[in-house]
Amino acid sequence: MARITLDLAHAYRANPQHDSDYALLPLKMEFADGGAYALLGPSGCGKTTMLNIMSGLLAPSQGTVLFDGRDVTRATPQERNIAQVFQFPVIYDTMTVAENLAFPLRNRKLPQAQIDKRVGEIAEMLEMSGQLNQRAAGLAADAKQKISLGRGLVRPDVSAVLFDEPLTVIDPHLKWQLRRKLKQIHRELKLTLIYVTHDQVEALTFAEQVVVMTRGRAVQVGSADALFERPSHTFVGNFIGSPGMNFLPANVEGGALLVAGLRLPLPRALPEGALRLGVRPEYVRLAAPQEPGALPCVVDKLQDVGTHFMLTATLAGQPIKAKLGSEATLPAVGATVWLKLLGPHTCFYQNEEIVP
Ligand SMILES: Nc1ncnc2c1ncn2[C@@H]1O[C@H](COP(=O)(O)OP(=O)(O)OP(=O)(O)O)[C@@H](O)[C@H]1O
Repeated sequence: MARITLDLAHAYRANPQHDSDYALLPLKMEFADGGAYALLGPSGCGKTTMLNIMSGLLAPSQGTVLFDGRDVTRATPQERNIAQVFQFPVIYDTMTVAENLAFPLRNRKLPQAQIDKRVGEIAEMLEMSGQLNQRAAGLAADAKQKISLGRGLVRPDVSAVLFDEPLTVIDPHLKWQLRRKLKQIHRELKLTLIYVTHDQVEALTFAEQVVVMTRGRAVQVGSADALFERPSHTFVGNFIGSPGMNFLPANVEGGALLVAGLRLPLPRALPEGALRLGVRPEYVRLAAPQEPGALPCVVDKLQDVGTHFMLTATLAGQPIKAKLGSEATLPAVGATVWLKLLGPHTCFYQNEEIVP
């Protein structure tokens, strides 16, 4: 296993001048030995570029990649000893499941007894022990992708296993099982795993640390809990959660917080000037009129979404969503309700970055 250190930037075009010329803006990042990471962000944010730079399929246009402090920037994937699993199965159809799983070990000339043992372990983890002697050609797409995952995980000596949207071809139910399986395999094998996805559920269930990316920038690296509780950038507040964080313009003036033209006592020390208040729908609750930290809002919509009610309201033209428990007394559409927006979970942002 290896600790991976990135200090680099990448532009596919020569002589990049503007931020938009970069697929990856200058970044410094470290992936701990044995950690489980996800690179999460919308299409085009630079996830695959970062993964391919780590694997050695792509050389960064500037900067370095270190494995355990050793410069591998120009080394090939083979020299880096990386295993990579792609979106679509990369297996040999004419071989059996066992032969496919054994292939990376045979290549490394491991003794047969060790190969058999490891193939047995991996097949068991992926619940494929019963299919070991079946030819891959006859298997369904998701079983083939399980073999690909197995081939990625089978070598015990790899520096890291990199996954690029590996569950795309898997049906939704099996996807859920495989995500949990990968997490369990990580605990058992202690491999460094880096997993690219645009799906927040996939990232948050699999990884110990999630790197959230947008437009070539890694805006936050954190646990699922940290990304939910304290998004360090408004993009993270928006992207993580369902729905994302509520944001409202606010202003700090003469020791008070102004929101929608209403003066509230400052909840804590905040810089003077324009800010954005961020609060997750999970932490907005119905309050009594004039309750400290609450503001009057007009109810637009109430939806029963099974586990809770989703209330949509407006405050001075700004939409606010609140998740209300089934015990809440529901207001009528068109009514004015006081919603508590200030509390221990409320965050403030200046130029899209969190105010510490
Ligand atoms: N070979 C290439 N040549 C030129 N531009 C590229 C190349 N590969 C990617 N890009 C551009 O670099 C940016 C980042 O792409 P990248 O594939 O890393 O994003 P991504 O987050 O993995 O997206 P997706 O989920 O769609 O694969 C995008 O603007 C993309 O168009």
